Amino acid sequence: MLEIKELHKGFSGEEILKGITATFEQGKTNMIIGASGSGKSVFLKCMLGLFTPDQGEIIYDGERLNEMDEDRQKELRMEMGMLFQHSALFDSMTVEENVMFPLRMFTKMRKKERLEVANDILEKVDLTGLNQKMPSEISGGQQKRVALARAVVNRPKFLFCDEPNSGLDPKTATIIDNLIQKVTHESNITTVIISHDMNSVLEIGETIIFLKDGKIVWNGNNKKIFKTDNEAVTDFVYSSELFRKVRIAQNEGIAT
Ligand SMILES: Nc1ncnc2c1ncn2[C@@H]1O[C@H](COP(=O)(O)OP(=O)(O)OP(=O)(O)O)[C@@H](O)[C@H]1O
Repeated sequence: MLEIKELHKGFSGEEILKGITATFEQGKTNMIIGASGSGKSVFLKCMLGLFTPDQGEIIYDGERLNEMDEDRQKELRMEMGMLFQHSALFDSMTVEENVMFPLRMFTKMRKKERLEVANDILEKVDLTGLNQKMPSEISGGQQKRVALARAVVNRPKFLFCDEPNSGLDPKTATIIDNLIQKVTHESNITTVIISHDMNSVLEIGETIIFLKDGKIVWNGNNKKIFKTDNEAVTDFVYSSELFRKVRIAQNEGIAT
């Protein structure tokens, strides 16, 4: 579990995060949504320890980030997996080498064991048989799956995903969402996902916080989001054609 208490962060006198309090639950896909510029990335960077908050607490499984010494922070980094907008694979490494990379860096596993673990995870993300391909030889969706496999190969306790679906077609995006959810449930990971993608919100928004101007103006989940009359949320959500249609269907009693 990851808890955030009264988090503030600003730059050059301008306050960007204005007192955020939130809980990201273990074994769930927890989403952060909000318009461009609302502070999602700054929030994520604070959680990752890339920005030092001006005030407030970030608590990983009961341990305060700001009270951890350097060694503990390094250990914590090994307990984190990350999946970014661009898959950020190593172009000169095969799929298999990409996935094994964190094991080579952070564990003492022998090659045979690394291979077994990598093959196991490649199977989970449906990439069996692509081990020897180079990133340039596979599709964008497959690259994203390799990146996800690499992000979770170390069995992280926490998984951070920043716009994991950007650049993917809706069908491939749904496959990635479902895989993120599957590994989150199976390995009981605390997963935090920043997303603009309303389909993702609908698919895997098990908990959702909505940020506006650096504050949480709504929290709930993918069921409750259709029922809120919070104007900031409805403006954002119903800018999506799909969600407008779902709302109309709900009003007409076709969908629940
Ligand atoms: N390093 C920085 N120095 C100064 N200002 C920053 C810095 N990083 C972000 N900001 C400002 O913080 C505000 C929030 O930015 P942030 O990137 O968190 O928004 P976002 O919600 O992630 O937007 P998007 O969805 O477009 O990525 C913006 O006004 C931005 O200019």
